[in-house]
Amino acid sequence: MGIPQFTMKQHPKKIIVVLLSGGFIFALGCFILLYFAGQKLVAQTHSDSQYLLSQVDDGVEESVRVLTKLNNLNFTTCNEANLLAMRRMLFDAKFAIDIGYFKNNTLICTTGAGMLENPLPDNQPDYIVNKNKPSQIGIRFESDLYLLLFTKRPLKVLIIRQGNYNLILKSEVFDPKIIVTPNWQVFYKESENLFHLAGQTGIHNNIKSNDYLHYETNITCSNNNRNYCVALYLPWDVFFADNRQLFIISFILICLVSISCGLLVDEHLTTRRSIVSRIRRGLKSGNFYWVYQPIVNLQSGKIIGCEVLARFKDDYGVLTPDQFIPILRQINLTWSFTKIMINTVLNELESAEQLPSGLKVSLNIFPCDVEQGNVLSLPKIAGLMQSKFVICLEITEDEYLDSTIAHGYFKTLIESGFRLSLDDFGTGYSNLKNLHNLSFHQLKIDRSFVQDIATEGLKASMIPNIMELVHKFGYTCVAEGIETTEQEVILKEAGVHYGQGWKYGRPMPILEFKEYIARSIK
Ligand SMILES: Nc1nc2c(ncn2[C@@H]2O[C@@H]3COP(=O)(O)O[C@H]4[C@@H](O)[C@H](n5cnc6c(=O)[nH]c(N)nc65)O[C@@H]4COP(=O)(O)O[C@H]3[C@H]2O)c(=O)[nH]1
Repeated sequence: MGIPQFTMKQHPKKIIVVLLSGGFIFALGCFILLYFAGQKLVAQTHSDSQYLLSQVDDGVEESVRVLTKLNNLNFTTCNEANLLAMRRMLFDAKFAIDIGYFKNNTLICTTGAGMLENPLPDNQPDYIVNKNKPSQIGIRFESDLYLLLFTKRPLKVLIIRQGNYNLILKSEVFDPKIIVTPNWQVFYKESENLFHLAGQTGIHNNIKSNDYLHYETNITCSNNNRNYCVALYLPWDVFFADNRQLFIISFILICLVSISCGLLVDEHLTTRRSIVSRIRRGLKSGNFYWVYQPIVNLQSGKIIGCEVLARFKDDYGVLTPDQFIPILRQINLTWSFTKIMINTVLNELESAEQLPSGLKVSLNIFPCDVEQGNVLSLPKIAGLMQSKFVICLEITEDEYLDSTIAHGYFKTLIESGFRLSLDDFGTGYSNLKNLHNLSFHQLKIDRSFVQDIATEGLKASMIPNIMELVHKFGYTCVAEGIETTEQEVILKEAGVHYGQGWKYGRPMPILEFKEYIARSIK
């Protein structure tokens, strides 16, 4: 038998849970992406500033080396030998573009222009001089120096002076194309004073006045000479543009992971809510409970017993026996279910002292548990054997019942004091064979026969024949599903002993059933 298709009302919380979990993963993914992007941005600014500082260090180191060497040659004037020495040094240099020679603080020759016709005085005090090492070098930024060689082209340069020589560094030499940061400034720092050397002016000040986001900026000074520093600003959008593909791929992955997570949660919730898993869980978490429907003597109208019927309710709603009974069979949990039923029902009935002894309590038993011999453990349940009630086992007609094995089991059950009732008579298999082979005490006429009475249908017309069989085999007979007085009268006339149905009471919880009994005993 297939699992019945059960269309449960869509749980409104489910869509919210799915959206929230997908949204949470998306937010988490974006947060992680932003975190790592931020880390990468910080690392990029750091590596850019380290690169710039290494350039600055190399430039300063080259300048000191060149100027020291030239000064050590001790030329006292600019002659061919001095110019040759200067040009050789320039040839070897990486950063320097021109070297000049001073006599009495007046520039008299340069590598580019040779001997000057009009010597130029230089203002030594303009240079920034490291107070701790005054003899070393002085340095100065010229925003638009017209080099004597290229008078029409002003250059942004650094002029570095030591002794009788100066050296010109084009500030663009620090501007390598391999760094990502477009906005950087190299400066010389002495106490609180900053002297711009290269790059964009004002970057340092903007950073200090918090014009930029913290992780977009970096200020670092050289390890070799703490006075030379770099300030740089790498804006988000530039960084993003540089890593666009990486970001887009990461973002798509985050979206995919979020959607997958939402789908997984959806799948998980659907499975949780599927009937099978609800039933499995329900057995463990006590979502099954049992109700009691009165059975009355049709002649006297007195209650003689009850049928115990299972109910199911969990957070997702109610399942009817028509839904859970076939599934319990399908997943082979019938016996576990029956054991829980017996435990629960015994506890409930034992706590109800006012119930009269001898009350017939009908318990539904699965035919497959008969076939598998599980019912043989019933006589070992002390609560059942010592009960003050008459325990009647209702077994639905089924193909399993038609077997010699079942016959043996039934014999044992009867010898142990159980009453046996053939349930739903008229709806199952090989009715007459079962009646003949298996020793039942009672026969229960299915409610479809009773409901047929109003329309005088074929089934209703068969009731007298059923009663003939009942009398022949010496059974008692219960008719189930009695709703009207008309049905009751006809069944009574047909000789049916007992009746069960809404006319006498719907299946009810134990407390209600106790009150029902108390009322009917009065
Ligand atoms: N229309 C109508 N219906 C009435 C009337 N009086 C009683 N009924 C319903 O008829 C069914 C009688 O139970 P059943 O024939 O043993 O048939 C039961 C029984 O075969 C099975 N079942 C229920 N509980 C258990 C259980 O604990 N164990 C086992 N093995 N089967 C159970 O599920 C079947 C259906 O149970 P329920 O849905 O509870 O349906 C019950 C009951 O609620 C009435 O006047 N009119």
